[in-house]
Amino acid sequence: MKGENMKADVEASLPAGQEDFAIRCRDVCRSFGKLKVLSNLNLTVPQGHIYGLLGPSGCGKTTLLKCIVGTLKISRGHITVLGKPPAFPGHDVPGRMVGYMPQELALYNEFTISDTLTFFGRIYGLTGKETQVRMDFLIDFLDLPQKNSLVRNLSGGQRRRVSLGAALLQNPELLILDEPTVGVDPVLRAKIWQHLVEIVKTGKVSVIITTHYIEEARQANVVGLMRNGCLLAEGPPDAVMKQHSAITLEHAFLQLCEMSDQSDSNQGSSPEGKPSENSQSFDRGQNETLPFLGVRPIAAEEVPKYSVDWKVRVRHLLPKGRNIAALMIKTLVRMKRMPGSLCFQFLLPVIQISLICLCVGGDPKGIQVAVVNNETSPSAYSRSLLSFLDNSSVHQVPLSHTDAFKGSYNGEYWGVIGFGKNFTSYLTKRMMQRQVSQEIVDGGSMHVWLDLTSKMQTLLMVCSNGNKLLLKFVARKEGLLNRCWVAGVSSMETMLAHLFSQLLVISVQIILMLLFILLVFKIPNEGSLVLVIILIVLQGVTGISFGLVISAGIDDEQSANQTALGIFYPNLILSGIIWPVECIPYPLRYLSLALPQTYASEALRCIMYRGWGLSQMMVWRGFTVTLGWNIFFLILATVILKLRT
Ligand SMILES: Nc1ncnc2c1ncn2[C@@H]1O[C@H](COP(=O)(O)OP(=O)(O)OP(=O)(O)O)[C@@H](O)[C@H]1O
Repeated sequence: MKGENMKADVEASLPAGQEDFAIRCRDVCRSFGKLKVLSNLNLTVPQGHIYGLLGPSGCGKTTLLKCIVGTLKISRGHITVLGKPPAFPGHDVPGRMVGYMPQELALYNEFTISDTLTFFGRIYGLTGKETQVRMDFLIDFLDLPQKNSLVRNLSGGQRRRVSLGAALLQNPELLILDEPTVGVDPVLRAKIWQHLVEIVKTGKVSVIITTHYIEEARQANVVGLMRNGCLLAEGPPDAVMKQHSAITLEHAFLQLCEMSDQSDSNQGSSPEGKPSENSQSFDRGQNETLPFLGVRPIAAEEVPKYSVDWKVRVRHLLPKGRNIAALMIKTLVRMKRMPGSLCFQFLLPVIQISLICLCVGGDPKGIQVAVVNNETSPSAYSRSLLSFLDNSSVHQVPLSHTDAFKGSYNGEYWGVIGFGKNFTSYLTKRMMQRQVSQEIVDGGSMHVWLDLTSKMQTLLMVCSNGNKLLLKFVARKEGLLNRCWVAGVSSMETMLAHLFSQLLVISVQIILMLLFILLVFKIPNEGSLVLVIILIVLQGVTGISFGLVISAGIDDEQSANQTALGIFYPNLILSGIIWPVECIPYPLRYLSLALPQTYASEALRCIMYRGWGLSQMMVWRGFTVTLGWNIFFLILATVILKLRT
């Protein structure tokens, strides 16, 4: 009911005449840096038609399709898709009105065919039964293997057909297919075209399709011939061929390219901001017996103005529970399909914490120390003192003064302990007399020389436990992200779904980690366990949201990993987890205090060792700073994702 209202809102504001066109592009420009990929492109896909978009590799077809579905923003011009600009509030493009098959596969390899179609069915809001009916039809129609076959085990052609199936699933009003017939055998290719011809017959479905097989586009109602980011011609295939007295579309296209080259060399390239003069276009509403008309720039007043109700705008901004649930189920299914990786993910913090508890912070064992004892008497005090040293920690090696220092210098001994030959009598004098000479003080002292080249480090173990959950990030799989976006998933929903599913994972990690810390290694906790858990979960969220920022900003997985690691280690050192913040030089100390984990580590120490609660400033400050960082990272990741789509 709500959906119908929303649709009514959109339809009510459709400008007159717009419903005749499924897609209308006017003076569309798009550049990547200095590379101008689309330049003043005009294209019209009539409602209920198949539009074959043809052109050489690199001419900008995929870029144009991405602009049409709204995953790429245009630099200039105007696009209308099913009556509204793409991504207009309340419009179902992107959404269930459009079925998009991108050029890259954009499928989850760990999914079965059934999982894939069910996932998209959930996003499109289909019921389980509707999805099942469509799935059975598509598996039969596209000649797919059994529905429980894993995508990663399918052949290239089969995967493309699954991808096509996902685009056809919800019977969309507009199909945008980027080379759907690559790697498909001629029989199936003919079947796909036959299906497209059938679905447009109702007049309610429109299709735009790119293909490298120019001749197959003769089955389209309209073809557009594209080159260097411009449309050279647009019209019914027969008319295009007739116009150029060509027997094939390919010949017609070749002639158009030659004409375009000649015109370019005669006139130079078209001035920026003006359409190419040799571009020809078919425009319904004009005389259809004359398919080729010079494209005239659309007058400013003809660009429709769109308005939207504030309620529709708010509904458009609010994340949909259905999409978040679909994405979370997707993540859980993928985890289930990778049990080894899931176990490793659960156990990694436990392994790390166990290693820290076992290897760091304990008493040293088996340290070789040279002992130079110049007293020989068995009853000497020096002997009694040495007998008190823990032999499992310090292994005493009796040596002469020269050998002891030589060994220490060579790195054989951690230090030298020395007693003078009158140690016992001088020590007795120091105890009996009120005032003694410096010589007696020196002679009655135990001398220790340490090799300070290997300092022992004391880890603030408990604090580091909470920070093992740092980086959980998703690699930004461009194609999949775009595909989900075209299906109607917003950046915010992607964020929230990732956050929630990762929270499930870190909950298991935290439970395992706390069991180990408290029960196996018996680290004391004087404070509230609930506060400890909340703080560790919040720290986990910091890691996840920071990971989201990285994955939103960096496309390739390796660079994202390197950046995350590059930031992780300086953060570990500067946050007072390994060594107290008080030892950090001043300028760096300010940086340390600004990091998300410094105050949180301190708060965790105060709760666990001092038993403090939220009334203490050092505790609530840790919580507040962590929450602040979480909100900041989540907003930043959403903004980056929004800007990049
Ligand atoms: N994200 C990007 N950043 C920079 N350049 C890009 C980007 N995407 C596309 N291009 C460039 O834009 C041009 C057009 O690319 P596009 O993928 O649209 O071509 P195409 O006509 O679809 O080619 P093909 O038929 O081979 O798929 C190419 O020169 C390509 O290098």
